[in-house]
Amino acid sequence: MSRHATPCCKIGPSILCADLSCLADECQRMMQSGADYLHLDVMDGHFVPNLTFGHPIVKCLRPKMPDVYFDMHMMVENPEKWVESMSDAGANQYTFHVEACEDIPTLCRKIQEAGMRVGIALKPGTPVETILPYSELFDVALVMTVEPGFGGQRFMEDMMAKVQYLRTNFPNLDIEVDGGVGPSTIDVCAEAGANMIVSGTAITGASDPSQVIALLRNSVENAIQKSQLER
Ligand SMILES: O=C(CO)[C@H](O)[C@H](O)COP(=O)(O)O
Ligand SMILES: [Fe+2]
Repeated sequence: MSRHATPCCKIGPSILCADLSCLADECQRMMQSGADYLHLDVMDGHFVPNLTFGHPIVKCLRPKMPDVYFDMHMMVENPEKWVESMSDAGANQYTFHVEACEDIPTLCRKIQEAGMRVGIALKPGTPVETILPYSELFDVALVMTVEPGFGGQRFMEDMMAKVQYLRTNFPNLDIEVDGGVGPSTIDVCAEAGANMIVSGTAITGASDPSQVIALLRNSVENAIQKSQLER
């Protein structure tokens, strides 16, 4: 039986470029602006040339927002190392990079057994075929639309071929896009079939984040409705 339910639109701001000195307030601000979940970028300085934070910060955030869905984007080497700590800290989704993992089935099972949803991420240079053998083992496919490591980069439209391929072959899969997604790039993501939308600077840097979130949601919901009429 498939593990995937009919996908719906979910908007997950990335707080990577927010003011991290008031992280909890920024997270609350995103949720109050209409976000569905938070996308938390973990970088280890090895898998990507940048550093952010790890499970101790997630553990501090969790009691301040008990019901918020935390999607951990693990841009780390040895992703299997942090599964238990992230689960204990209160993470809901553990999205690891396929390029960083030697034994994908074992890691997927470990994440699931730890009570989290399984996300599998692809860097721009990684072919979509890499993840196909594991389609029954993950809940979310994350198609990176920039090279991971930094916020505020330019959206790579040629990644939409991966999204289209996944949507065609897995109509009920949660497909997430991340990197350079905002009002000017959302329509191509939505039309390609992405339903989980990560957006960082376009939301956190906006004077009215709720307006940006509403615009992103509108684009995705319209595309989902259109595709359902065509089925
Ligand atoms: O994973 C990431 C970078 O590696 C971030 O989630 C992403 O870049 C979000 O920020 P922006 O929307 O500004 O690109
Ligand atoms: Fe991310």
